[in-house]
Amino acid sequence: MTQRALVRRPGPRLPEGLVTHLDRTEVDVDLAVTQWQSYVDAMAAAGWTCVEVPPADDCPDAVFVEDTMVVYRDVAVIARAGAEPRRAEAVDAEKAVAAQGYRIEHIVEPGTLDGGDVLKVGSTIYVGLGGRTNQAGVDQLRAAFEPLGAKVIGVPVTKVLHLKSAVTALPDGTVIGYPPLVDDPSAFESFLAVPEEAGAHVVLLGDNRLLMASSAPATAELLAAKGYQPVVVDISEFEKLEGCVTCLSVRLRE
Ligand SMILES: NC(=O)NCCC[C@H](N)C(=O)O
Repeated sequence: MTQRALVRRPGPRLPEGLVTHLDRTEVDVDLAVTQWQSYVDAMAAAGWTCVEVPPADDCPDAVFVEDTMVVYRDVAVIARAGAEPRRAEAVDAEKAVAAQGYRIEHIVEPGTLDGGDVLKVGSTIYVGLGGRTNQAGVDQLRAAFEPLGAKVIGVPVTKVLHLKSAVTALPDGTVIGYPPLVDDPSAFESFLAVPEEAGAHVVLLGDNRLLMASSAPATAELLAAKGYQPVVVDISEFEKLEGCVTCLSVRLRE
């Protein structure tokens, strides 16, 4: 099956994106566009067909398209962003994923959920609670996905923006994280500590390839020593807005 991913080009208002745990620093939009293109090129080189959601130039954070939805099997749950200014992003993201053949469900009031809070490890779906996602959001996600065979588990997130700012998972299901930023490593069946904050973020490209940020060189080395192939991209301008490699795409098929 073709591997497809949704991406969304950054717009001119990117420097106004939200910051929660970081101090605001200046974002270079031209450099961000170049970095975004390199990210898309790296995915394409790994065999992914990147489908662009139309840009949302009035939404500074729209490039972080992962937050607009969660896909599992043939269902896309459209998120209701925990940050009110980001809610408009979901409109065209929904159209784009519906056009890819997904059945659509929605997180509705009083639920809030950001896709960045959702980590899928096989049929286990961890959802970070505490920042952008609330209990009603978790319950609604559970109602959408458990009939499809998933197990949805809420886990605490207090030290970073999203669950996937703290942890992601390797192809064998091992959850990786930078311990100072992980609320409860024991929430996961198997946990591996990595030496850098950005080292906690990997996008699985297939065939042991891991898309990673260049800000985590020691972790790339550690994972290479374990037999993985890091594919490294510089996403500095997105990191200034608390973005990481995961948040710049939605992978539709594994
Ligand atoms: N999934 C993600 O890691 N998304 C990053 C979102 C960053 C954006 N500035 C925000 O605060 O919503």
